[in-house]
Amino acid sequence: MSERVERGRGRGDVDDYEQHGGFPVYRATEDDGGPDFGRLVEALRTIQDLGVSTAPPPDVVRRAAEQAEALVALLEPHRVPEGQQPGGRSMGLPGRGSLLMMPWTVEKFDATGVRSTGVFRRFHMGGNGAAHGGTLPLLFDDLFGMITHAYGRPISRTGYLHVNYRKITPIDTRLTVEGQVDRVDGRKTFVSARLVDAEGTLLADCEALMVVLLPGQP
Ligand SMILES: CCCCC/C=C\C/C=C\C/C=C\C/C=C\CCCC(=O)SCCNC(=O)CCNC(=O)[C@H](O)C(C)(C)COP(=O)(O)OP(=O)(O)OC[C@H]1O[C@@H](n2cnc3c(N)ncnc32)[C@H](O)[C@@H]1OP(=O)(O)O
Repeated sequence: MSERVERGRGRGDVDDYEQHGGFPVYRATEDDGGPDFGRLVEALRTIQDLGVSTAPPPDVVRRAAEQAEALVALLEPHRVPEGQQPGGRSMGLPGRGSLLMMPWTVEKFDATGVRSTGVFRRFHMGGNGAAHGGTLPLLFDDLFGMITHAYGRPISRTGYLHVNYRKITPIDTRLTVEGQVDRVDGRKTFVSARLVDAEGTLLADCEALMVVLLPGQP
């Protein structure tokens, strides 16, 4: 892996962060959450699936609410500031262990582009078996963050993001998204990506502008 891409993965020297606008120091991690963190995140995702796909009787709802509240009480004392939690920084886990990001697996991460595969789950559904339209910009936006990192650009914010919805995006179906840097112009990085199914059918494509932050810019 080149030094440039290594830095993009967040393993560079702390001084690198002088060029990341006003972002807090934010390091990728492999195992800060311990051996059971991936299990916990996956169980929480399944609870999100079940929360929108079950119709339990009242006594089961009451017991589930009690257990959920007990879990909240267990975790509540362990809140930490942004950048110190394993969720969202665990590069070895689907969706980097984030509950917001798509729980997809990165297959390729280098300066020529990033590819990731996974499924939109039941809790991502909009209607009639299709992923909610708002989940696709999330998928693409996070991919573009990774693409600019892998390309060696400082942390950038999305200036615009244009999605073309070409076909219905099904849930519970393995899909692939892949994109790359198309052009760099000063602070501006122009990126694009495509979402396809297993047969290679184009479901959506997207192009966006990522703008490198100025010193101190949030
Ligand atoms: C988070 C880090 C995690 C790290 C974990 C470690 C490892 C993990 C690996 C990878 C991490 C992966 C992903 C996570 C990272 C990020 C992904 C998410 C990114 C986002 O989701 S971020 C949220 C949404 N995003 C915003 O919240 C932006 C709000 N906004 C602003 O903050 C300003 O708006 C800003 C800064 C964009 C620009 O403002 P500014 O004042 O600095 O600069 P200015 O306006 O001069 O623009 C400069 C040049 O861009 C052109 N330009 C700008 N906007 C344009 C537009 N819309 N259309 C056409 N051209 C545009 C101008 O025309 C000019 O071009 P020119 O120089 O040629 O005139």
